[in-house]
Amino acid sequence: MADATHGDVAATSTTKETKLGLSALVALVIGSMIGGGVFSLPQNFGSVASPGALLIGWVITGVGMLCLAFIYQNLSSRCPELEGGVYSYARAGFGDFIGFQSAWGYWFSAWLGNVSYAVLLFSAMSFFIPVFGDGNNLPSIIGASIVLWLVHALVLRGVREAAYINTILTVVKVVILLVFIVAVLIAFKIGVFTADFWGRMMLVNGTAPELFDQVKNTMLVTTWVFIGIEGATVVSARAANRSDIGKATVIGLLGALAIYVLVSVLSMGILDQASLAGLRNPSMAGVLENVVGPWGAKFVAGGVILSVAGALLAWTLFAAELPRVAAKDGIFPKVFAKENARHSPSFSLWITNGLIQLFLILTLFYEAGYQALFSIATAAILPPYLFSAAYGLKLAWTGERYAKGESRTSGLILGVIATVYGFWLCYAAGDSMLLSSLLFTPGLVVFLWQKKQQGQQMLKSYEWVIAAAILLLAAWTLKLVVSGSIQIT
Ligand SMILES: NC(=[NH2+])NCCC[C@H](N)C(=O)O
Repeated sequence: MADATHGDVAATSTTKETKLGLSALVALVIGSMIGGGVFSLPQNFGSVASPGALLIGWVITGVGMLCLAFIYQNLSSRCPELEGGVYSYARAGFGDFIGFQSAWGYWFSAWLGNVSYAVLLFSAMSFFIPVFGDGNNLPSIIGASIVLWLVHALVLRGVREAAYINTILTVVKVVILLVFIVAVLIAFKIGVFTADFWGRMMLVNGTAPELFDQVKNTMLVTTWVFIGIEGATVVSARAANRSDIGKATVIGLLGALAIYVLVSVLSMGILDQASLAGLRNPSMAGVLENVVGPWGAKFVAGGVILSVAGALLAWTLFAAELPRVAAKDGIFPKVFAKENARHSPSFSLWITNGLIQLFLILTLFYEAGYQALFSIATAAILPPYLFSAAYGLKLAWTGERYAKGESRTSGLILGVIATVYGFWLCYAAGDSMLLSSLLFTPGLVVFLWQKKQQGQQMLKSYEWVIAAAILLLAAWTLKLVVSGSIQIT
């Protein structure tokens, strides 16, 4: 017993030194934001949007995400005690049930995203070892499971080493992306880019898709690549300087936006939309191969392997950290707060990675691809984004947490734009949003169980309405899945 206490004290003093400075936080934001998504942008956009629609999609995303980033910056300085970030804002604004479901959705998104990472990782590996195919066959799933438990072991050893490795990988991936951008910039052909600028010649089931639908269909992809924008607030407890959290978010966002726009827009001046749509992912490989020859594909695939490995590590940390903080706040079951001697949230980590393992096996079974997986992971995070934006709006509206006489105009404008953007994303996510309602249903059960344990009122009246809406939506979605109107692969 005495020994255990001693070990604890020693571990605490090491964690104290892990407080992160500005550049480490920027690396953390970029590192968690730029993961695997960017490497598949050419195909993902080519299959749904023309160059014109893509540019409009990026403008909407740029404005929306910037507002969201400012909201997070604002919330983190106005509500320094809300250490859980995303979900604690939703909870502070709209009560325990919405707070819990936000934590639940965020957690689901984090680990489901890791399942999609595993598929992408092995799809990239197949550029070197063809047996891995599209990353969701048997050899890939076996490989992915091994990687999963290696990362698990690494994180159990202590969070600090993990964050440090990720910083190095962040530098490496940014360099690889810059090389790509320079190469496609030199080879860019304006004629290819403008040939079918609005997608009038592109036919889906015999008709050219409306511009509105093209733009709408870029939204899941543009959102997926920006997930992680809230990263600095999730790890807010680790910042040496509270004011750095906001700065890191904004710097990271603008840098990532520039990279995403350049990668996706320039690719449309290399190959036409139909050819881009036909590339296999990670499709940046096919684009670079077209410019510099076969080594280009291997170069990109190598980049994907490093980048996704780093992001997998970062998201394993986030995925385990969130339930731990939520449990400390009394919103997730208490066991999630358990830590090992090295202050890793060990129970949370075991459960999370266990679920990833389970879904890897399901992936094999359903032959679910990278895109299907990341689409659901993206939809699951939309409610937490929406409710934290709405909390920013609520504070500016009521003046709560604002100093006397302080102007609320900018807070109101940011809040309105980010909230409208949040609703728009939920709408644009379409089928994937419906599928994610299936994930919120087990959340309801856990929440009720937890409230019962704590001997508290289960649901307030307005929460009953939301719970009923979730159940109805889930039932309707199930019906659509069974009738074949929604396909998971
Ligand atoms: N494992 C996750 N939940 N990842 C979510 C982040 C996705 C990241 N923005 C990317 O482009 O790859």
